[in-house]
Amino acid sequence: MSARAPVAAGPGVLLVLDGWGHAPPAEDNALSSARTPVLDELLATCPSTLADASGEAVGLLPGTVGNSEIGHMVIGAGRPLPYDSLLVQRAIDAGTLRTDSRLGATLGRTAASSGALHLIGLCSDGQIHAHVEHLSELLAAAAAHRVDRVFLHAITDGRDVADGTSETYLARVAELAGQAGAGRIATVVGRGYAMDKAGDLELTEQAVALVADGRGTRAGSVREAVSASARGDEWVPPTVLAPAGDATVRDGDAVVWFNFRSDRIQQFADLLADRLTATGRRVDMLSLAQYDTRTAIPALVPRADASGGLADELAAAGLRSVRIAEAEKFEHVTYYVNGRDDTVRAVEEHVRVTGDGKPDYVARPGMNLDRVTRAVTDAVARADVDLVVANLANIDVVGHTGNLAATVTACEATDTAVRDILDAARAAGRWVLAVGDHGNAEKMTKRAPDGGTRPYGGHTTNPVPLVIVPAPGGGSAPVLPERATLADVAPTVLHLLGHEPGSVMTGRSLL
Ligand SMILES: O=C(O)[C@@H](CO)OP(=O)(O)O
Ligand SMILES: [Mn+2]
Ligand SMILES: [Mn+2]
Repeated sequence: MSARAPVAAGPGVLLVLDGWGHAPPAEDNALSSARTPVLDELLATCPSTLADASGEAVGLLPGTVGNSEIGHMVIGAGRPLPYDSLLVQRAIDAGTLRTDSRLGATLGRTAASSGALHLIGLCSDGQIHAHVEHLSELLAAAAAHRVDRVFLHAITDGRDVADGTSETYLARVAELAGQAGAGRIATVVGRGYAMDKAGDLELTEQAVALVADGRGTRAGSVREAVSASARGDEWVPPTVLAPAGDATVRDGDAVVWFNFRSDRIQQFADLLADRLTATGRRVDMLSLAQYDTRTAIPALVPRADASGGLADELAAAGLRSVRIAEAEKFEHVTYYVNGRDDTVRAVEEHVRVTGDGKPDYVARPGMNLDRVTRAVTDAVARADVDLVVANLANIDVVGHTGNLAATVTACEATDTAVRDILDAARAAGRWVLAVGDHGNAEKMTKRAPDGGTRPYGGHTTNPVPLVIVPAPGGGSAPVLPERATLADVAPTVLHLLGHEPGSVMTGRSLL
């Protein structure tokens, strides 16, 4: 058994500051540009370290930016987990994706009935939701099975990659199709429509009508389609590329979704399946990785087992936790921290903080932080709650707008919220462990494929701060190791609660 530092075990707070990355002060660093006296003082006076939150340390391909799903999963699991993008890449490297028997059967059936294959997904190399290069395997498989009509329904990004780059990525899609000898871009739509996660079904319906029935603006070229957006790549209006001909989905066709991440594509997948069923079109559907859709879609690459993490350990020990976040990050502190498991354990309470009206993150960088903070301080004050797990979304969500001034305001609002939470924790005799889940706001520009520097709202590969505020009277402050990873969070939290790490956790307690 490892030698453990004696800590005064007791109740605490695990606070995830979403998108809180570390980078040297710079003009394009929203965190260093913001006035954050509380976070500054915490980092100067409390035990802290930097935790790796990207690449291999969490279960991603080397050099890949972290994201909220893998970040929260690893925080909960106490070990790196091979993420869906890594598993897809392994299948590609092993040659098993293009030869997958289920894919083969679907393509064989489609070819035999002279049906079309529709490939739908995000076209960029942001590697959070999808990777455009994965298409080459699917296109090669389609060509090998002699599926003559292969239609690409391209979703443009501008969020995980610099805005204004979608034409470059769509040129790459066309190149991949040319190399494979199969496929042409039939429709184009921005991720704002096709990957809505706020439950705005009207947006998703427009993407469904585009793909299923060819309803949208008509354009003669990708450039014409993309330049019709007044709000960047994310909001390219649903557009039919006329040169591709009739690409509507017909009875007997097949659809393969090539996003590997589920959360933002599942609403589209569900609504498209509904529309096809309602109109009597039988269509085989497959997805690259497993989706959390209402109706199950067979996945070409299965997901990793993420069980045995913090939630299971808390349940086994009978420790009560309250999970709090606003809508954007609610499933991260519940479903993902719990290892992609939607069971609400008997000792768990889930609080989803809702707001008024449609979110406008630039106009309201405070989002619903006041309500989140109130929910957190209420839970912190409860004597029956052992652990409060909360996510403060602003730094990441506002960071995604790429708007530096709004993101600075989001950082300042978060700083004030942390102050209130620390005050409440102190009054309740709790420790607080604050950590980022991946970088974002510490780097608000990026070099684009054309060599220029553009505003950038996406994630980074930077490490994240991890700081422990000991409970009042909890003895001398520990010194943390110089470097940590997100896998160390759950073992450290369990240690602070007076428990051993779980048997499947390879992360270590930092104390
Ligand atoms: O908003 C999202 O879908 C991604 C970025 O594309 O961010 P996060 O991983 O923080 O959810
Ligand atoms: Mn996040
Ligand atoms: Mn994000």
